[in-house]
Amino acid sequence: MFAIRSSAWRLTSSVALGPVQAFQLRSASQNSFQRRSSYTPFPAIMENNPRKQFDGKKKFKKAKVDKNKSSGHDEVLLCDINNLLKRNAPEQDETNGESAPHTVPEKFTEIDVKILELSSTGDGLALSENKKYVYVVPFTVPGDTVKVKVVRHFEPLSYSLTDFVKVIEPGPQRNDSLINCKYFGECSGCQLQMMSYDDQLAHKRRIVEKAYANFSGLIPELVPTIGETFASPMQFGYRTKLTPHFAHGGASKKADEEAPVPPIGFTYKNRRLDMDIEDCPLGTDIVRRGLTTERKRVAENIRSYKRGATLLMRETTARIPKEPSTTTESETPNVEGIPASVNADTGDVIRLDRENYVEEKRCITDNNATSFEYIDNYVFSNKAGAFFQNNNSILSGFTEYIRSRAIPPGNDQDPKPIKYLLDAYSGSGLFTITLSPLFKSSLGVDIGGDSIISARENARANKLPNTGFAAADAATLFKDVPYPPDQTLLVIDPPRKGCSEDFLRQMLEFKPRRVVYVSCNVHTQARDVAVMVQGDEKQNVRYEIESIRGFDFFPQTGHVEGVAILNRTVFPQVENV
Ligand SMILES: C[S@@+](CC[C@H](N)C(=O)[O-])C[C@H]1O[C@@H](n2cnc3c(N)ncnc32)[C@H](O)[C@@H]1O
Repeated sequence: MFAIRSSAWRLTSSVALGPVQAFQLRSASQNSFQRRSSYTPFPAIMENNPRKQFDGKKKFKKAKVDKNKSSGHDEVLLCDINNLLKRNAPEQDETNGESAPHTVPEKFTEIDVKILELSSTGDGLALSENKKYVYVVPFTVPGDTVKVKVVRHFEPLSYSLTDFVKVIEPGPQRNDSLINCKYFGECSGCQLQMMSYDDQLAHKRRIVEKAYANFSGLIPELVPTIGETFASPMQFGYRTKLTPHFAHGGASKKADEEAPVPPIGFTYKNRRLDMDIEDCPLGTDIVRRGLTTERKRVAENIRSYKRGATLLMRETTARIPKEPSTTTESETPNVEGIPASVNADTGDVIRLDRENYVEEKRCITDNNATSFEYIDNYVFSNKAGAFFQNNNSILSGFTEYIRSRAIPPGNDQDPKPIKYLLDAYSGSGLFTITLSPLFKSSLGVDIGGDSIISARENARANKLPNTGFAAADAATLFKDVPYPPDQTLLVIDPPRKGCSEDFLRQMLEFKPRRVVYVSCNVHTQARDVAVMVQGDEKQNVRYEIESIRGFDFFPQTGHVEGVAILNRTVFPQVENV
C-alpha cells in the first residue's frame, strides 16, 4: 500500500493515485499492461498502445493502406471503427451464442446505410445489420440515411470504404444549402461543408477529446476538460496557399499530336486519381485568381512539361503606407534588404484600402521566391514554397492566445521568473517572434536551413535583437541550451508525426519549467503529452497539463490544430507503510 506525502500532487478523482499508479491502472485494464514496482517511463510508453498505434506498420501494411500514413489517418480511423464495434457488440443472449459473420457485399455494389457517428477523419461511420462490420462513408453526418457504393474492403479489420452516392433521409446536422463548392462530395479536400460552423467546431472539440482518450493512455483525471474550439474568423477564402498538381506532361507526344491537358487539381476522395479543379473557395481571392491563371499557363505550355508537377499559389502581402511620414515605425516594419523576386508571381494584384496603408496582395508561383505575410504588425518573410501557417485570418487570435498564456500567473513575484524562450521546430520564427517581447532572450531551432535564414531576416525586420536562431535537429537542442531550465518556456510545434523519442527523453532531462505544445496532429500530440505527464522518475520530473484546446485552422475540413500547455512538477514522495 502507498502513502502519498507530497501536497503538490492532487487528483480530482475520489481515489488519490500518484501519476505512475494512475497510468498503470488504466494501462492494466486497457492494454494488459503489467504493474511494475520500479518504473521506467520509456519502456512503459513503448509497451503501451499510444506509440504502437502509430508504429504498428505490419498490421497496416497488410491492409495496403499507405496514403496519409505519416498523419496516422488510418490508425485514427481504425480506432474509431473498433470503438464503434465494441460499443455495439451484440450481447451474448441477443445472438443466442451464435456469431453469424457479416456477408460483405461485392465491390461496387450499392447499399443503403444509416450513419451513426462522424469519425475523427471526417468520415461518417455506419454499422452492418448484425453490427459486426463498418461502412466508412465520406460527406455524411450522423443520422443521415444514404446510398453508398462499396469500393474497398478491409475485411480482417472489419470495414469497407464507400463512395457517397446520395442522401435518402438527411440527418439533423445536414444543411446542404451551406455547400459552397461544386466539387464537394468528390474532392478529397473538404469533408464538412454540409455542417453548420458551430457543429464543425463541436466536432473538432470531440476530435481532441477522443485523441486524448484513445491515444494518450492517460486516465481521464490527468486530462483537463478540452476547451471550446477556437473559431477561424474566415470559414471560406482563408487559405493563403494552394498546391494543386497534375499527373503528366505533354513533352513526349509526337510533334503533330495534340497533347491532351491532364486534370489539374486535387485527388478524388477514395481514389488515386486527379480531379480537375477550376476553383477552390477555400483559397483567398488572389490565390483563387492565381489558380485560374496557372491552369491556363500550364494548359498552354503542356508540351514543355516532361512529367507532372505540383503547382504553387502562395499569397504575398505588401503594406504601402499612405502617408509615409506620418506612419509610425511599428506599423511599417522594415522589410528592406529582403530582395523582391522577379517574375515570381502571376502579375495580378488586389489592392485593399486600410486605415494607414494600402494592402497589395499578389500570388506567387515560384517556390524559391520570397512571400510576405503580416500578423498584426509583425511581418514574416518566407520562401514561398516553405512551411508557413495557411490561414492568416486566425493567426492574430492564435498567437495572442499563446502570448497571453506563455508566462504563468504570478511570474513577476517568482524569485526565478520565466524569462527565456526556446522554440523547437521554429520554422521562420512564428512563435519566437510573436512571443519575443515577453522574454529577455529567445532561441528558435529548425532543421530547415531556409526557414532559419528567413527567421533571422524576420527577427531583423521586426527589430527584435534578443532572438537567435540555429539550423539543427530539435533533438540536439538541449545539449547546448544557454538558458536555465527553471526560467525557460519551451514551445514545441513539430510536423504531423510528432516529436521523436530522443527529443522527448532529452526534454525530460532538460526539464523546462513550462511547455506549450502546438500540433497539427492532436493524436501524436496526445501520445507525446502522455510521455511528459508520465515523466521520468529517475530525473524526478513530470508534467501536469494545464489546458488543451483545438484551433480551427482549416474550416470545412476534418483537421484541427491542438495547443496543450503543461507545467513541470515532481513525483510525489511515496513510501511503503
Ligand atoms: C508544423 S511546422 C512549424 C513551424 C513554425 N512553428 C510555424 O508555425 O511556422 C514544423 C517545423 O518543424 C521542422 N522540423 C521537422 N523536423 C525537425 C527536426 N527533427 N528538428 C527541428 N525541426 C524540424 C520543419 O522544418 C518545420 O518548419
